[in-house]
Amino acid sequence: MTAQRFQVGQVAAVTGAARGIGLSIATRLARQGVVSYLLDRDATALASEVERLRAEGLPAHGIALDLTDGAAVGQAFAEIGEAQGALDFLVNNAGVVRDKRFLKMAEEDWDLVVDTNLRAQFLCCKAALPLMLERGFGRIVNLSSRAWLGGFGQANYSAAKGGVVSLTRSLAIEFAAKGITVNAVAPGIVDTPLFRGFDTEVQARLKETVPVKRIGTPDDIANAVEFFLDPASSYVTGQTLYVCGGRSLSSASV
Ligand SMILES: NC(=O)C1=CN([C@@H]2O[C@H](COP(=O)(O)OP(=O)(O)OC[C@H]3O[C@@H](n4cnc5c(N)ncnc54)[C@H](O)[C@@H]3O)[C@@H](O)[C@H]2O)C=CC1
Ligand SMILES: CC(C)c1ccc(C(=O)O)c(O)c1O
Repeated sequence: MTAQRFQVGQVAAVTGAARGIGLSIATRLARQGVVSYLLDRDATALASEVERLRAEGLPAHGIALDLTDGAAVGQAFAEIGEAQGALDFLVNNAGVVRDKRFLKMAEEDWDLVVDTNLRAQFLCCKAALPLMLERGFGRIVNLSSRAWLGGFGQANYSAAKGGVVSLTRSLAIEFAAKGITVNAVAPGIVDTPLFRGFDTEVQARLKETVPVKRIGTPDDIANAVEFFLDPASSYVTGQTLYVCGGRSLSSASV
């Protein structure tokens, strides 16, 4: 049972919401009456999840797009603005990883990971902020990762996720006086298709390094995102909350 924190009819956009952490966040918001737009490039998974939510009577909509395409992102937020006249919440969640050590990393690996994890957040913030500024209210939560601290060996992913922390702090300052907060959540290891895409041997080694001796669930991360969207956190901006079972405290590597 989810506690009711939001006003029915508030509007949210959640990126990368066809599965994993994004789906958990969008489901929670929709269950509280928030009109939830799920944005994802996987049109098939997206359609089936949106249909499932709507079958529960929940206010969910899907927009299939590639979030690294600026024109497509602009069009998606224009569609939300036209249909709802407002946007209260943006959760920049979509992310990818290409499992490569630095000397094996091709330019394409760098570009894909940085474009998806960082540039897409820039594009979505840029398209969403005018809708928030119109009403002087907005909550943005960006998904970073504990991995930005290092010790994971994937320089493209870590650099992009560090960029997310920096983008979050910069936007928080720039829009602090306009009723808009911008915060980040940095998960550790979470049981989603992204994590399950690693070799089982790497998964096992990573799990060993979690101080609380379990890996995270999408719900653990959704709890933190919800905190930043909640009216109770209106005095919190520019912060990064680690949700990683203590893994940010250790220097353990893979
Ligand atoms: N699972 C984990 O252990 C961790 C995840 N994170 C971060 O949490 C966020 C969510 O991760 P997961 O749910 O695990 O990932 P996931 O791979 O299970 O889901 C990501 C979703 O994003 C979508 N997506 C990817 N690129 C896209 C693009 N260009 N355009 C539109 N949609 C796109 C995918 O289709 C997918 O539905 C990511 O930013 C990830 O980096 C951070 C730390 C740990
Ligand atoms: C599954 C993703 C790529 C991942 C894996 C491991 C860590 C970690 O070492 O904490 C992360 O933070 C991740 O985002």
